[in-house]
Amino acid sequence: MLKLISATPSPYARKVRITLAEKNIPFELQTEVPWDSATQKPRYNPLEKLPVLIFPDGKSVYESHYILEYLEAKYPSSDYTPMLPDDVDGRLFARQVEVVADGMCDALVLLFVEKQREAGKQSPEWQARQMRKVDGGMRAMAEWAGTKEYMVGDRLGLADVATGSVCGYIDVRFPEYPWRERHPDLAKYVDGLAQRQSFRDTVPVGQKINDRIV
Ligand SMILES: N[C@@H](CCC(=O)N[C@@H](CS(=O)(=O)O)C(=O)NCC(=O)O)C(=O)O
Repeated sequence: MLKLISATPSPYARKVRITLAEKNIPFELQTEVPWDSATQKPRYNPLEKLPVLIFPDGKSVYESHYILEYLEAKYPSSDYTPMLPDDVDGRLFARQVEVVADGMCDALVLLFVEKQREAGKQSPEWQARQMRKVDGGMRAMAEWAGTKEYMVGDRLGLADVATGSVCGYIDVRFPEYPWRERHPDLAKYVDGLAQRQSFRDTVPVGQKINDRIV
């Protein structure tokens, strides 16, 4: 059986968990704290990051966007729910949305790590730079979502999974960030996605980090 190395707050891992669920692909969830030395990630990913999808023969794929591309390619839409539309422009747009969502996650992770530093070693300029990326990404996603139920076409797809995952991450790691007030239609769109079983089963929660990470 497939095994997924994941972490409870991880928006990247959540994309994969939602996609595997939507495709009805069974897998074993291996939950870790990515920052702790006990992690198994380095055995399967030279970049030492999760998520990592591990096959029964021990081979692995990593980087969430690549894992999703791999799943889309290896589990054909004839037998598994596709997460991308048929048309090239729709596919490219969905991937652009994922690029923005992942970039927001990258900025949010950098902000999270920065806030682990002693107060005297934190950089307000660096935090402001990351926050601008989150603000800009939110504006873009709000514009793309508009008042639609799904980002692309008339069914759930990659763009929705990526958008829902980054917004869910903000709610658990940065609850004070006012994205719902700033973008009420986006909040309605995300709350609509959150009703799906695959989203309900993967709601992010915090984690206890034992090791010092910076
Ligand atoms: N680009 C990667 C980013 C993955 C990532 O940063 N994962 C974090 C965990 S989490 O923030 O998603 O919970 C990690 O493993 N960090 C450990 C490290 O960076 O060494 C992806 O899309 O999979």
